[in-house]
Amino acid sequence: MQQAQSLRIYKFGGASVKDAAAIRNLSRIVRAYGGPGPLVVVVSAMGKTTNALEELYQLAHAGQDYAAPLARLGAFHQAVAADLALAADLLTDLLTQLEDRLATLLPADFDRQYDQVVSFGELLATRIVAGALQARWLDCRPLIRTDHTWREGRLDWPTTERLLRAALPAAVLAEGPVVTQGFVGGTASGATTTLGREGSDFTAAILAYCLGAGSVTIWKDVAGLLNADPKIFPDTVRYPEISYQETIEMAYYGASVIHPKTIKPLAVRGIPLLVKSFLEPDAEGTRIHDCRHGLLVPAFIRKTEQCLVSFESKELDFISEENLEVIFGALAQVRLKIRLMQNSAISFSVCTDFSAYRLQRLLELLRGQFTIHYNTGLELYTIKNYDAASIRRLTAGRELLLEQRTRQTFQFVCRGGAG
Ligand SMILES: Nc1ncnc2c1ncn2[C@@H]1O[C@H](COP(=O)(O)OP(=O)(O)O)[C@@H](O)[C@H]1O
Ligand SMILES: N[C@@H](CC(=O)OP(=O)(O)O)C(=O)O
Repeated sequence: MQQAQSLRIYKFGGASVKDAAAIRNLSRIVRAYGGPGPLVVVVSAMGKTTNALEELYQLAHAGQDYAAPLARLGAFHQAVAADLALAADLLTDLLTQLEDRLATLLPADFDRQYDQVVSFGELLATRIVAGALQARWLDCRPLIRTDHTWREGRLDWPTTERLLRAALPAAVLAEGPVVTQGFVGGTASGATTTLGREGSDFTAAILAYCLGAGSVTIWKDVAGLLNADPKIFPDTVRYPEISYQETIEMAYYGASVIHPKTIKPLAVRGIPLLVKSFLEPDAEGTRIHDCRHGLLVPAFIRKTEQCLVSFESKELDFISEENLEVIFGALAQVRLKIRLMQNSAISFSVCTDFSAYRLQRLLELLRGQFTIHYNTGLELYTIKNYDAASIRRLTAGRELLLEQRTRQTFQFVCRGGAG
């Protein structure tokens, strides 16, 4: 029990393992801060490897030539391994498996095969990081048990907890750091699943929850959780500490620094989440935990690639509960996530993440019953803990297509690229 209390989970995302220098920096951080006590290191794919694998997969699935990007991906990982003086054959089996997967794709089952291919980013990265740390490499696919919801596997928590505890008892954790993959899991029949893009933070939370960790630290390229994305908004402010509740809401509205599913398992077991900078590891960062604080400075969140879809009953009937049931059912069926919704007498509008494929399927399902209009290329802005000045600042010069406010949150949809 004492052992479990002191377990730390460290999560390193793509930016912190983007090349050999970044992995050397990771090793320094693990040596300087990762002990004493047991440590599990969760690692994402290197840099933008997941995007590269998605592109590679699309080419292969469409029957197009993918030899050059596959060779580039293999050469990049081999070069990093060589730079770190790791064994020449460290990645051979994984690269051969990836090649075989791509060569044997079937025309059907796009999402299932996506998971089998795209998961190689994390497998390759963890082999390299485990080599650099001289740590134990753990394949988490037989342990993080999900259902068959490809690309967004839903967790079987009791089984995952049982499997993880059996695979990583205190005696094994006491032998030294364990390195494992973020973002991936597996079904009972042994197929690989993924947990949704940017899902490695969630993996860190799963491990912490199941193994009873004392803390999770996610190492990022920012000073901590800020009131906005510094790549988009100037003059950001760091929150030294913030509650689980506030963080869950920020992540839900689209603050991409933390995957939205990360917080709940940690909150349930009271495990603090530390957001720290791998560029300034000594700096304080942000502590997300069960705390009370006064009103926070307004947080600004932007979600791009949004789509506004409006449904009108063909007979100019009022939008009824029966109509809404049909619309919600279809949205769930095509897996379009609702970000904002509004209804008027004869029309109902939703703002969702844009996907040409999913939108097309929605239109096919509903256009018999509704007249449907949609706008793409939109942005959804959210201000949490807003005041008049923050609303003025964000809305100035923008044409708002839809707006909504509650006591704490102001949201609007506008055309993209307005600056
Ligand atoms: N509120 C916020 N606070 C800090 N960073 C944010 C925030 N919202 C968005 N970001 C962005 O999140 C990035 C870090 O997250 P991400 O790129 O997913 O990291 P990783 O790939 O290492 O997990 C930052 O570089 C920053 O641009
Ligand atoms: N590699 C996956 C999972 C992930 O979480 O990555 P990162 O930690 O770099 O956001 C992705 O890009 O979606």
